[in-house]
Amino acid sequence: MTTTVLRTEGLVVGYGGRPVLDHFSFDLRANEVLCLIGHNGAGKSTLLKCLFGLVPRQGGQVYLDEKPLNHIEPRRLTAAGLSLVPEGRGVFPGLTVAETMKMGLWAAGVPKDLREERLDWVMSVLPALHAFYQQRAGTLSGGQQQIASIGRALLSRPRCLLMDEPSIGLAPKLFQDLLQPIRQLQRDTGMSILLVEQNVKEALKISDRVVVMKSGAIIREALPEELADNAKLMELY
Ligand SMILES: Nc1ncnc2c1ncn2[C@@H]1O[C@H](COP(=O)(O)OP(=O)(O)OP(=O)(O)O)[C@@H](O)[C@H]1O
Repeated sequence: MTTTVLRTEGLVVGYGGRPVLDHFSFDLRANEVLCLIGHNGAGKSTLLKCLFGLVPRQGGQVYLDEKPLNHIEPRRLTAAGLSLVPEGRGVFPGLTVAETMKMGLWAAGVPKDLREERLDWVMSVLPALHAFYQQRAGTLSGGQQQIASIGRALLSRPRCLLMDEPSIGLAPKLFQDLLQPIRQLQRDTGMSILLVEQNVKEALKISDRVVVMKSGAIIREALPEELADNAKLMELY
């Protein structure tokens, strides 16, 4: 039986009274990487933001572990095992990575006596962090900033990770270097990942299932291998 971690039913979300997602239903299953692709403006980021409580929903329901979420709020969701890697890296340029992590541990509500161990764990998942740990985020390359952003998101030891376009500004090889440790972690722990990506070719390499969105609706669900052929992908864009 398939276990659903996150599910929406008839979700309505928008801005200024105009819905972007109108009766949107989808599910993220346990132990999968679900890749969400689609045109600019299709509503992918809006979905992620709503799932993490950053944009309010106007209608419909969100279920976590098949239980309806009445109050969708970041702190509560973090405590329940969700974490977000926001679009645009989500690091403060003036803070060092060490300071960012310190703040992240506090924000994730990690008890004081567990913080050192938690940090060691994140560093073991993303050893590349060591090389620029004392540098200010603003002085880092795009790839390093993205590693720091993912590291921060892992501080809560999430069982469900929402990632909004982690590849932006990265060369394909760098993107794979970044995603492979996360895929490994996902396989080792059975974590679920909802990955929003424009870099479809690279994202499909680490995905188990793909959902294609257009104008706020799902127009196709497929396995990555079904979309490996470029022509098939083009038909959807
Ligand atoms: N804060 C906002 N206020 C008003 N409209 C917004 C806001 N954020 C997004 N939108 C609009 O909502 C629609 C969906 O945007 P969204 O960012 O969710 O799409 P997306 O699929 O993630 O696209 P992209 O890949 O370009 O990020 C777009 O028409 C966008 O202009």
